[in-house]
Amino acid sequence: MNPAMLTVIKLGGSVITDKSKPYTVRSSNLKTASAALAKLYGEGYDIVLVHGGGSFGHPTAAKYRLHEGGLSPEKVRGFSETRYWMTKLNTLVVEHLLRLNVPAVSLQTSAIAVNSGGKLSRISLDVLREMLARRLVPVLYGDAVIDLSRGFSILSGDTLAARIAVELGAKSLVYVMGAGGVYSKPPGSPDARLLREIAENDVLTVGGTHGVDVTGGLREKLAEAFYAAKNGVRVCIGGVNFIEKMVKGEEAPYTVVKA
Ligand SMILES: Nc1ncnc2c1ncn2[C@@H]1O[C@H](COP(=O)(O)OP(=O)(O)OP(=O)(O)O)[C@@H](O)[C@H]1O
Ligand SMILES: C=C(C)CCOP(=O)(O)O
Repeated sequence: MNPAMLTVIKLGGSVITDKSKPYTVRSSNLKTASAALAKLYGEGYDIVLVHGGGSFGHPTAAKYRLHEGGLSPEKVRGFSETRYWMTKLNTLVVEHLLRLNVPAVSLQTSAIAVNSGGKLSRISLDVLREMLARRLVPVLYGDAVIDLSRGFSILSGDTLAARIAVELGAKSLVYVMGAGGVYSKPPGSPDARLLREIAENDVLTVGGTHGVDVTGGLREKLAEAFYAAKNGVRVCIGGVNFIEKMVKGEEAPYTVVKA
Protein backbone atom coordinates (compact mmCIF):
# COMPACT_ATOMS: atom_id res chain seq x y z
CA MET A 1 0.00 0.00 0.00
CA ASN A 2 1.38 3.38 -1.07
CA PRO A 3 0.19 6.27 1.20
CA ALA A 4 0.54 8.68 -1.75
CA MET A 5 -2.25 6.74 -3.51
CA LEU A 6 -4.36 6.20 -0.40
CA THR A 7 -7.67 8.00 -0.10
CA VAL A 8 -10.30 7.73 2.62
CA ILE A 9 -13.80 8.56 1.41
CA LYS A 10 -16.67 9.20 3.83
CA LEU A 11 -19.90 8.76 1.92
CA GLY A 12 -22.46 10.71 3.92
CA GLY A 13 -25.73 9.17 4.97
CA SER A 14 -27.33 12.26 3.43
CA VAL A 15 -25.98 11.13 0.05
CA ILE A 16 -26.88 7.44 0.03
CA THR A 17 -30.19 7.67 1.94
CA ASP A 18 -33.06 10.11 2.26
CA LYS A 19 -32.67 11.29 5.87
CA SER A 20 -36.26 12.60 5.92
CA LYS A 21 -37.66 9.07 5.24
CA PRO A 22 -36.61 6.16 7.48
CA TYR A 23 -34.86 3.26 5.71
CA THR A 24 -34.89 4.85 2.24
CA VAL A 25 -31.92 4.49 -0.13
CA ARG A 26 -30.92 7.06 -2.75
CA SER A 27 -30.00 4.57 -5.45
CA SER A 28 -28.92 7.00 -8.11
CA ASN A 29 -26.42 8.68 -5.76
CA LEU A 30 -25.13 5.29 -4.64
CA LYS A 31 -24.60 4.35 -8.31
CA THR A 32 -22.82 7.65 -9.05
CA ALA A 33 -20.51 7.22 -6.05
CA SER A 34 -19.79 3.58 -6.92
CA ALA A 35 -18.88 4.52 -10.50
CA ALA A 36 -16.43 7.16 -9.23
CA LEU A 37 -14.84 4.65 -6.85
CA ALA A 38 -14.57 2.04 -9.62
CA LYS A 39 -12.72 4.55 -11.82
CA LEU A 40 -10.33 5.55 -9.03
CA TYR A 41 -9.67 1.92 -8.10
CA GLY A 42 -8.94 1.12 -11.76
CA GLU A 43 -6.41 3.96 -11.83
CA GLY A 44 -4.52 2.40 -8.93
CA TYR A 45 -5.88 4.32 -5.92
CA ASP A 46 -6.05 2.48 -2.60
CA ILE A 47 -9.47 3.28 -1.16
CA VAL A 48 -10.96 3.02 2.32
CA LEU A 49 -14.69 3.70 2.17
CA VAL A 50 -16.62 4.75 5.26
CA HIS A 51 -20.34 5.43 5.02
CA GLY A 52 -22.73 7.15 7.38
CA GLY A 53 -25.89 5.99 9.08
CA GLY A 54 -28.38 8.13 7.19
CA SER A 55 -31.99 7.09 7.56
CA PHE A 56 -30.96 3.55 8.61
CA GLY A 57 -28.70 4.27 11.60
CA HIS A 58 -29.89 7.60 12.96
CA PRO A 59 -33.64 6.92 13.48
CA THR A 60 -32.90 3.56 15.13
CA ALA A 61 -30.20 4.99 17.41
CA ALA A 62 -32.50 7.94 18.24
CA LYS A 63 -35.43 5.64 19.07
CA TYR A 64 -33.32 3.97 21.81
CA ARG A 65 -31.29 7.11 22.64
CA LEU A 66 -28.16 5.04 22.20
CA HIS A 67 -25.97 8.13 21.88
CA GLU A 68 -26.79 8.99 25.51
CA GLY A 69 -25.30 5.70 26.77
CA GLY A 70 -26.85 3.30 29.25
CA LEU A 71 -27.08 -0.45 29.72
CA SER A 72 -30.79 -1.22 30.32
CA PRO A 73 -32.46 -4.14 28.44
CA GLU A 74 -33.96 -1.46 26.17
CA LYS A 75 -30.46 -0.22 25.26
CA VAL A 76 -29.27 -3.77 24.65
CA ARG A 77 -32.16 -4.23 22.20
CA GLY A 78 -31.36 -0.84 20.62
CA PHE A 79 -27.72 -1.80 20.08
CA SER A 80 -28.75 -5.03 18.36
CA GLU A 81 -31.32 -3.26 16.15
CA THR A 82 -29.01 -0.41 15.16
CA ARG A 83 -26.28 -2.90 14.25
CA TYR A 84 -28.84 -4.83 12.18
CA TRP A 85 -29.90 -1.78 10.14
CA MET A 86 -26.33 -0.62 9.63
CA THR A 87 -25.40 -4.09 8.36
CA LYS A 88 -28.28 -3.90 5.85
CA LEU A 89 -27.14 -0.51 4.56
CA ASN A 90 -23.52 -1.67 4.43
CA THR A 91 -24.50 -4.75 2.40
CA LEU A 92 -26.24 -2.52 -0.15
CA VAL A 93 -23.14 -0.34 -0.49
CA VAL A 94 -20.88 -3.37 -0.93
CA GLU A 95 -23.31 -4.86 -3.50
CA HIS A 96 -23.18 -1.70 -5.63
CA LEU A 97 -19.39 -1.78 -5.67
CA LEU A 98 -19.16 -5.49 -6.43
CA ARG A 99 -21.45 -5.00 -9.43
CA LEU A 100 -18.78 -2.67 -10.85
CA ASN A 101 -16.02 -5.19 -10.09
CA VAL A 102 -14.63 -3.25 -7.14
CA PRO A 103 -13.42 -5.84 -4.58
CA ALA A 104 -15.27 -4.22 -1.68
CA VAL A 105 -15.26 -6.00 1.64
CA SER A 106 -17.36 -5.15 4.64
CA LEU A 107 -15.42 -4.37 7.83
CA GLN A 108 -17.66 -4.15 10.86
CA THR A 109 -16.70 -1.01 12.77
CA SER A 110 -18.06 -2.22 16.10
CA ALA A 111 -15.74 -5.26 15.90
CA ILE A 112 -12.58 -3.13 15.64
CA ALA A 113 -13.39 0.00 17.68
CA VAL A 114 -14.63 0.90 21.15
CA ASN A 115 -15.68 4.23 22.62
CA SER A 116 -15.30 5.58 26.12
CA GLY A 117 -17.49 8.42 27.38
CA GLY A 118 -19.02 8.69 23.91
CA LYS A 119 -15.63 9.26 22.22
CA LEU A 120 -13.49 6.92 20.15
CA SER A 121 -11.13 5.22 22.59
CA ARG A 122 -9.38 2.34 20.76
CA ILE A 123 -9.31 1.12 17.19
CA SER A 124 -7.39 -1.78 15.67
CA LEU A 125 -6.41 -1.19 12.06
CA ASP A 126 -4.21 -4.27 11.51
CA VAL A 127 -6.76 -6.17 9.44
CA LEU A 128 -7.64 -3.06 7.44
CA ARG A 129 -3.95 -2.57 6.58
CA GLU A 130 -3.66 -6.19 5.43
CA MET A 131 -6.79 -5.79 3.29
CA LEU A 132 -5.32 -2.72 1.58
CA ALA A 133 -2.06 -4.58 0.97
CA ARG A 134 -4.15 -7.17 -0.94
CA ARG A 135 -5.88 -4.48 -3.06
CA LEU A 136 -9.23 -4.94 -1.30
CA VAL A 137 -11.51 -1.96 -0.64
CA PRO A 138 -12.58 -2.07 3.02
CA VAL A 139 -16.05 -0.64 3.60
CA LEU A 140 -16.67 0.55 7.17
CA TYR A 141 -19.44 2.69 8.61
CA GLY A 142 -20.60 4.88 11.47
CA ASP A 143 -21.89 2.38 13.99
CA ALA A 144 -23.31 1.62 17.40
CA VAL A 145 -20.27 0.51 19.43
CA ILE A 146 -19.39 -0.81 22.87
CA ASP A 147 -18.69 2.10 25.21
CA LEU A 148 -16.30 1.16 28.03
CA SER A 149 -17.75 3.67 30.48
CA ARG A 150 -21.36 4.07 29.28
CA GLY A 151 -22.52 0.70 28.00
CA PHE A 152 -23.07 1.65 24.37
CA SER A 153 -22.68 4.76 22.25
CA ILE A 154 -22.35 5.88 18.64
CA LEU A 155 -19.12 6.22 16.70
CA SER A 156 -19.72 8.52 13.77
CA GLY A 157 -18.34 7.73 10.33
CA ASP A 158 -16.88 11.25 10.27
CA THR A 159 -14.67 10.48 13.29
CA LEU A 160 -13.78 7.03 12.03
CA ALA A 161 -12.76 8.31 8.58
CA ALA A 162 -10.54 11.07 10.03
CA ARG A 163 -8.83 8.68 12.47
CA ILE A 164 -8.14 6.12 9.73
CA ALA A 165 -6.81 8.80 7.36
CA VAL A 166 -4.41 10.15 10.01
CA GLU A 167 -3.23 6.74 11.29
CA LEU A 168 -2.58 5.41 7.79
CA GLY A 169 -1.03 8.67 6.54
CA ALA A 170 -3.57 8.95 3.70
CA LYS A 171 -3.00 11.50 0.97
CA SER A 172 -6.61 12.67 1.00
CA LEU A 173 -9.81 12.51 3.01
CA VAL A 174 -13.01 13.30 1.16
CA TYR A 175 -16.31 13.95 2.92
CA VAL A 176 -19.18 13.53 0.47
CA MET A 177 -22.39 15.12 1.66
CA GLY A 178 -25.85 15.77 0.23
CA ALA A 179 -25.56 19.52 0.67
CA GLY A 180 -22.53 19.51 -1.69
CA GLY A 181 -20.08 21.32 0.59
CA VAL A 182 -19.89 23.87 3.37
CA TYR A 183 -21.96 27.04 2.88
CA SER A 184 -21.74 30.44 4.51
CA LYS A 185 -25.28 29.81 5.85
CA PRO A 186 -27.50 26.70 5.98
CA PRO A 187 -28.08 25.61 2.36
CA GLY A 188 -31.32 27.02 0.98
CA SER A 189 -31.24 30.16 3.11
CA PRO A 190 -31.04 33.48 1.25
CA ASP A 191 -27.49 34.51 0.28
CA ALA A 192 -26.01 31.12 1.25
CA ARG A 193 -22.89 30.59 -0.86
CA LEU A 194 -20.56 27.63 -1.19
CA LEU A 195 -17.26 28.25 0.63
CA ARG A 196 -14.38 27.14 -1.61
CA GLU A 197 -12.06 27.11 1.42
CA ILE A 198 -12.65 26.97 5.12
CA ALA A 199 -10.25 27.60 8.01
CA GLU A 200 -10.88 26.87 11.67
CA ASN A 201 -11.51 30.49 12.67
CA ASP A 202 -13.82 31.35 9.78
CA VAL A 203 -17.27 32.49 10.80
CA LEU A 204 -20.17 30.58 9.31
CA THR A 205 -23.74 29.86 10.29
CA VAL A 206 -24.38 26.18 10.86
CA GLY A 207 -27.98 25.05 10.92
CA GLY A 208 -29.43 21.70 11.96
CA THR A 209 -29.36 18.53 9.90
CA HIS A 210 -32.27 17.87 7.58
CA GLY A 211 -33.80 14.75 9.21
CA VAL A 212 -32.86 12.76 12.33
CA ASP A 213 -29.17 12.91 13.36
CA VAL A 214 -27.60 11.70 16.61
CA THR A 215 -23.95 12.53 15.91
CA GLY A 216 -23.62 16.30 15.82
CA GLY A 217 -24.09 17.13 12.12
CA LEU A 218 -21.82 19.57 10.32
CA ARG A 219 -20.03 20.96 13.42
CA GLU A 220 -18.68 17.54 14.35
CA LYS A 221 -17.75 16.84 10.74
CA LEU A 222 -15.75 20.09 10.60
CA ALA A 223 -13.97 19.34 13.89
CA GLU A 224 -12.84 15.98 12.46
CA ALA A 225 -11.91 17.58 9.14
CA PHE A 226 -9.62 20.13 10.87
CA TYR A 227 -8.02 17.38 12.97
CA ALA A 228 -7.11 15.45 9.82
CA ALA A 229 -5.96 18.57 7.93
CA LYS A 230 -3.66 19.55 10.82
CA ASN A 231 -2.15 16.08 10.63
CA GLY A 232 -1.09 16.49 7.03
CA VAL A 233 -4.08 15.02 5.16
CA ARG A 234 -5.63 16.97 2.26
CA VAL A 235 -9.30 17.27 3.24
CA CYS A 236 -12.25 18.24 1.00
CA ILE A 237 -16.00 18.36 1.56
CA GLY A 238 -18.32 18.25 -1.45
CA GLY A 239 -21.03 16.58 -3.50
CA VAL A 240 -21.32 13.14 -5.07
CA ASN A 241 -20.59 14.41 -8.60
CA PHE A 242 -17.12 15.64 -7.66
CA ILE A 243 -15.64 12.64 -5.82
CA GLU A 244 -12.95 12.04 -8.43
CA LYS A 245 -11.94 15.69 -8.61
CA MET A 246 -11.77 15.95 -4.81
CA VAL A 247 -9.58 12.86 -4.54
CA LYS A 248 -7.23 14.19 -7.23
CA GLY A 249 -7.25 17.77 -5.94
CA GLU A 250 -8.66 19.11 -9.22
CA GLU A 251 -10.64 22.31 -9.54
CA ALA A 252 -14.47 22.01 -8.98
CA PRO A 253 -17.13 23.55 -6.74
CA TYR A 254 -16.37 21.97 -3.36
CA THR A 255 -14.89 23.06 -0.03
CA VAL A 256 -11.19 22.64 0.78
CA VAL A 257 -10.42 22.39 4.50
CA LYS A 258 -7.36 24.46 5.48
CA ALA A 259 -5.05 23.25 8.25
N1 LIG B 1 -23.50 26.12 6.69
C1 LIG B 1 -23.84 24.89 6.28
N2 LIG B 1 -23.23 24.33 5.21
C2 LIG B 1 -23.54 23.08 4.80
N3 LIG B 1 -24.48 22.29 5.39
C3 LIG B 1 -25.12 22.79 6.46
C4 LIG B 1 -24.84 24.09 6.95
N4 LIG B 1 -25.63 24.31 8.03
C5 LIG B 1 -26.37 23.24 8.19
N5 LIG B 1 -26.10 22.29 7.26
C6 LIG B 1 -26.74 20.99 7.21
O1 LIG B 1 -25.82 20.09 7.77
C7 LIG B 1 -26.22 18.79 7.39
C8 LIG B 1 -24.96 18.00 7.18
O2 LIG B 1 -25.28 16.80 6.70
P1 LIG B 1 -25.33 15.47 7.53
O3 LIG B 1 -24.78 15.63 8.90
O4 LIG B 1 -26.70 14.92 7.35
O5 LIG B 1 -24.25 14.71 6.68
P2 LIG B 1 -23.87 13.25 6.40
O6 LIG B 1 -22.50 13.11 6.92
O7 LIG B 1 -24.12 13.06 4.96
O8 LIG B 1 -24.89 12.34 7.19
P3 LIG B 1 -24.63 11.03 8.07
O9 LIG B 1 -24.27 11.54 9.46
O10 LIG B 1 -25.92 10.31 8.04
O11 LIG B 1 -23.49 10.31 7.44
C9 LIG B 1 -27.11 18.93 6.15
O12 LIG B 1 -28.43 18.61 6.51
C10 LIG B 1 -27.03 20.43 5.84
O13 LIG B 1 -28.22 20.95 5.32
C1 LIG C 1 -26.21 6.47 13.75
C2 LIG C 1 -25.31 5.60 13.42
C3 LIG C 1 -25.49 4.22 13.80
C4 LIG C 1 -24.09 5.91 12.63
C5 LIG C 1 -23.62 7.35 12.75
O1 LIG C 1 -22.59 7.63 11.81
P1 LIG C 1 -22.66 8.97 10.95
O2 LIG C 1 -23.89 8.93 10.13
O3 LIG C 1 -21.40 8.95 10.11
O4 LIG C 1 -22.64 10.13 11.91
